[in-house]
Amino acid sequence: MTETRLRTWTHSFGYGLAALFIFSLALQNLRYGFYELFYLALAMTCLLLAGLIYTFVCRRQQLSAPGHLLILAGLNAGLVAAILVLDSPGVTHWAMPLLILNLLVLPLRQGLSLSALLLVPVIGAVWFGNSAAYALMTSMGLILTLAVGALYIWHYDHIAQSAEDLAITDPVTGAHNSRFLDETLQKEISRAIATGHPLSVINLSFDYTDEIRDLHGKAGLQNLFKSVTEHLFGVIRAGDSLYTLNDSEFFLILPFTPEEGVRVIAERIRRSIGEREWSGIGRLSVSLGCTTRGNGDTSTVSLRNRANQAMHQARQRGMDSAWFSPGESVDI
Ligand SMILES: Nc1nc2c(ncn2[C@@H]2O[C@H](COP(=O)(O)OP(=O)(O)OP(=O)(O)O)[C@@H](O)[C@H]2O)c(=O)[nH]1
Repeated sequence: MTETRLRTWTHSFGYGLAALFIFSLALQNLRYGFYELFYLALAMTCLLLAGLIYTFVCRRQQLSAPGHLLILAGLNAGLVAAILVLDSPGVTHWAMPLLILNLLVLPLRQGLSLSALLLVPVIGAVWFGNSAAYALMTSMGLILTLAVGALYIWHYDHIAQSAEDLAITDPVTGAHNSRFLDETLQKEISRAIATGHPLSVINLSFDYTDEIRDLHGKAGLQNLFKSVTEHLFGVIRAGDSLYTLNDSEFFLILPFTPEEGVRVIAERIRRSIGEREWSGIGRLSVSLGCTTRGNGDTSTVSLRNRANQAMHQARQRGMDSAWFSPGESVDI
């Protein structure tokens, strides 16, 4: 299930459950003749149902739907106004489902801020005109509800972030994996089309990979791969990104880099790798295939294929070299 769908379900569930709870309070108050509280609960139920409908209407932009903040701010403000005006101590308990809903629906900081704004007047009202024991118990209950809810949401956000990092990062090297490459490359192509800036890519491969694996084993090759990744992170500039394709191949995306630039950086990478003594391995040479986006290149496939073919060209021409293949240009 995607993050957007998961949020659509949890938001709907939260709004729906809170609407049921507040509506049952409305019916109870109607039964006992507390008409002001009945109307308050009815208005809150309507706002909660509006939240439910809004969730479904914005189900494709759930992560950035701004209307939730307005709806929840309205609910919180309504409750605070009622607590201040109605002088009914039982209303303070209605804050509990709102605290949970704020945290469930809004981003953590927004949810916490709104909940704090709700808690201050609610706790103030509880201490005003009630016994200290009752006020203490209610205040602690509300604070505990907020703290546990916030802790749980923080924990969830943390796990979700770690899972996302794991999904796009190569566990051996810490570089991005190929799954993330197409996504980023497509974004960079769109950006280059929109801004007119040059975009270049490099496909880098170790020479003599089979011999290295035979001599030093899979572990030796993995260690070398990890060291080369660290080395590459030190050579490329901020804004460039590095991806691992398999245990001996890398892909680099170089935004704002023209043909002359990619030739310079490819040569710099080739030389810096070739000149170094690699621990446990000795000398290493690499072949690099480079290309720059032409105005006919609108998809990731053409750029990736061309860089790969250029890398094979470099290999065929004796390895330890870089080969540049020009981009596809069409008359506009
Ligand atoms: N994307 C990218 N391009 C590079 C990098 N290093 C050099 N280049 C390209 O090569 C060109 C010449 O680079 P240099 O020889 O370092 O000259 P420079 O004048 O110091 O380059 P700047 O970094 O632009 O100041 C740059 O303008 C870039 O287009 C790099 O790490 N990443």
